[in-house]
Amino acid sequence: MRAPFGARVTEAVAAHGPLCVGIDPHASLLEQWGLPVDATGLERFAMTCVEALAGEVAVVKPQSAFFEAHGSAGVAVLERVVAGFRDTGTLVLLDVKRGDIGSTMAAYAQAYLGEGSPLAADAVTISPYLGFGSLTPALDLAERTGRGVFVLALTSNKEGPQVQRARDENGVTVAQAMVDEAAARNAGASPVGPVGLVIGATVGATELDLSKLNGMILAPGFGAQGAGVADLASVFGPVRERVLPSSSRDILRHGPDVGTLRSAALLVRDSVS
Ligand SMILES: O=C(O)c1cc(=O)[nH]c(=O)n1[C@@H]1O[C@H](COP(=O)(O)O)[C@@H](O)[C@H]1O
Repeated sequence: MRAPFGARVTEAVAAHGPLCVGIDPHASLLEQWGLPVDATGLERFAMTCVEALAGEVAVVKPQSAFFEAHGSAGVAVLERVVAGFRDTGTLVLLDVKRGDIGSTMAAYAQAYLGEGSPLAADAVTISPYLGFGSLTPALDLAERTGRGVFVLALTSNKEGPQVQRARDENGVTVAQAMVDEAAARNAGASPVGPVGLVIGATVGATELDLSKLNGMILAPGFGAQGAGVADLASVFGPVRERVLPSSSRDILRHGPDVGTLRSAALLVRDSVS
């Protein structure tokens, strides 16, 4: 039985620093790496990432969409990526942003968090915008299997505030309500609970009270979307030490050479550690 996700991610960050490297095989990156834009190119790209990053960074975040775009052959590559990082000390956070009614959510949970599922990762991104309670099957299964979830709170895209910064009759933002729900699930866990949040490093003033979260925060938008080291301090302040800055394109553009790609990731890793 694996240790709880909170313990495993804390250990990985202590060993490697907090950087999360996104594995986003855009067609333009495959071309830039001199690879064909098909499932064979995808596999070469993905396995180069495994070779360059396994055991070097705390977390990697394969973006499922870029694998799904190649159909069943692409999903098979994603399975090999998940397997490639297993037992390397680098955790796999599968970026799928799933969210659905509870009964369907239970099936998504089984796919990404269930014991023995080919796509089961260490953690997964999920969307609470069908209501936080709809995520319960995923939260329950993650807890049972020692895995984690990262719930979207304030995303890095410019359209997010329409939903996420909307306020209820008491003036509480939707994002804060998600923070509070996550905090309730994590209460009492040590060193942190299994429910993380996603808050873009680009969002500026969050206006969130994160003091009771007791969980990790994934901060995408680092690198290609413009956020830098200074933003980590200004956006996250006192909870900075719980933040996993996440960068994809800005690191991946250094491939296809394994050594060069690894060095680029380590440079960013050291800049945020
Ligand atoms: O959940 C995410 O990872 C995510 C949330 C968010 O608010 N913004 C965001 O960009 N992401 C993901 O983070 C990655 C960003 O990639 P780069 O902009 O290339 O670093 C993409 O895979 C996005 O889907």
